[in-house]
Amino acid sequence: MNTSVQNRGVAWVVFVLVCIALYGNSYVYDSIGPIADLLQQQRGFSDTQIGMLNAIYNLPNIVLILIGGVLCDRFGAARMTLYTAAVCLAGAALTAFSPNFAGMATGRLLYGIGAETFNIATLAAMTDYFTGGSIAFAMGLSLGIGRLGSYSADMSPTWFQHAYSVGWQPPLVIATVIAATSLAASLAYWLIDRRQTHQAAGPAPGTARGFAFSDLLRFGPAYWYLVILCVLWYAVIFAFRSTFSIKYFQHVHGLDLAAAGEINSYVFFAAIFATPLFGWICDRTGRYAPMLAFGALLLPISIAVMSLTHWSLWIGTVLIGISYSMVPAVMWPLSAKLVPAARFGTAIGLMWVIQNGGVAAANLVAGWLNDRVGASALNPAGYDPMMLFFGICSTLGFGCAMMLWLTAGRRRHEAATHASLPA
Ligand SMILES: C[C@H](NC(=O)[C@@H](N)CCCCN)C(=O)O
Repeated sequence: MNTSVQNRGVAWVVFVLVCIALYGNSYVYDSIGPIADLLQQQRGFSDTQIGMLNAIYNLPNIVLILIGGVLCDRFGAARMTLYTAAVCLAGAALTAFSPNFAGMATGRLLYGIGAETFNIATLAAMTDYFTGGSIAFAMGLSLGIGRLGSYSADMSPTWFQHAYSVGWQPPLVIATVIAATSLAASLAYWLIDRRQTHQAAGPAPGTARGFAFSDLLRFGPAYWYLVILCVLWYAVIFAFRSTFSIKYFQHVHGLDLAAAGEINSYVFFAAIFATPLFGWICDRTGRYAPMLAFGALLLPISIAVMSLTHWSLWIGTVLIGISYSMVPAVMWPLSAKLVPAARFGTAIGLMWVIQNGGVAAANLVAGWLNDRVGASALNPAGYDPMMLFFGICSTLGFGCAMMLWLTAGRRRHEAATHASLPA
C-alpha cells in the first residue's frame, strides 16, 4: 500500500488489524517472565537458562534485523508482516511444546527471528496508511496497543490462574493461541492491502531506498548519543522488566507470583495511555531532548528506590512506568529528526542491531550474576549485583541523554546564528 490510499476507513481497518497483530506479538515476547519461577521449580532451569530464553530473541537480530529492514522495503510491509507473524507462531508453538531446554530455546530463537522484522514491518505499515498529521498519533497508539499485549502477559497469572496452577506449559500454550490470532490479523491485513495495492497507483514495493554502509558514517553525534541511550535504556528495561523483575519481586520483596505479575503489569498498563499522550505533548512542545533526559533519569532512580530503600514497590513502579512511556514516545520521533528522511530506515536498523546486542548481553549478564551469587528467595541479597549492574547501565544511559541534550542545544544555537542549519 502507499500514501495515495483514498479511503480513511480502510486505513483504520488496517490500523486495527495491525494492532491486533502487535498485541499478540508483544504477549508472546513477555510470556517468559511470569513462568520464570515455575521453570526453575518444575524444570530446574538456572537463571542463566531463563535469561537465555529472552537473550536468544535478540542474538540473531544483531545481524538479521538489517536484512529484515531491507526485506520490508523489498517486499512491502503487509507481506513481511504476514510472513514474520507465521514464523513467530511457529516459534511460540515450539517453545510451548518442547520437552527440553534446547527445544524451548530454539522456539524462542525462531520467534525472535520473526518478531524484530515483524516490528519494523508494522511501523512501515503505519507510515503506509497514515501520513502527515496523523502519523505520530497512529504510531504512538500502535505502540500503546503493543504495551497492552505485554500488560496482558504480566496479568496472565491472575487472569489464567488455573493454567498457572497446572504448571509452566499451559501459559505458553495460551501464548501460542494468541500468536495464532496475530497471524490471522496479519493475513486479513495482507488481503486488504493486496486489494488496495491493485486499486491505488503508487510506488511498488522494492523501489524504496536500500541499506548502504556508507550512510552510517554520515550520522551526527546526537544520533550516536541516541544509539547508546537506546542500547543502555532498552537493555535494562527488557532484561529487568521482561525477564527478572517478577522473580525479583517474589524473592526480594516477598510477593506471590500473581501480585508480582500484577505490579509489573502496571508499567505496561500505564504505557498504553501514557505513550501516545507523551508523544502528543512532545509534538506540541517540541521539547524532545529535555523530555528524553527526564525519562532516562527516572530509570536509575527507580532501580535505586527498589534496591536501596524499603519504600513501597509502587514508587519504583510508577517511576519506571513514566520512564517506559516517555523514552520510546520521544526516542523514535526524535531519531527521525536527527537523520535525513532518506536514511531513516538505515538509522533505525542500525539502532536495533546494537540494541539487540545490548539486550542479549544484559539478559545473559544479569542471569550469570544471579547464578554466581546464588540469588534466590533464601538469599535475596544475591540480587544486589544484578541491580547494581542495571543501575550503572541506566545511569550511563542518562549521561548519554544529557550529552544529546547539550548537543541538540548547541545545534539549535548554531541554527540561530547560521540560518542554513536545521534547528
Ligand atoms: C519500538 C520499540 N521496539 C523495539 O525497540 C524493538 N527492537 C523491540 C521490541 C520487543 C518487544 N516487542 C519499542 O517497543 O519501544
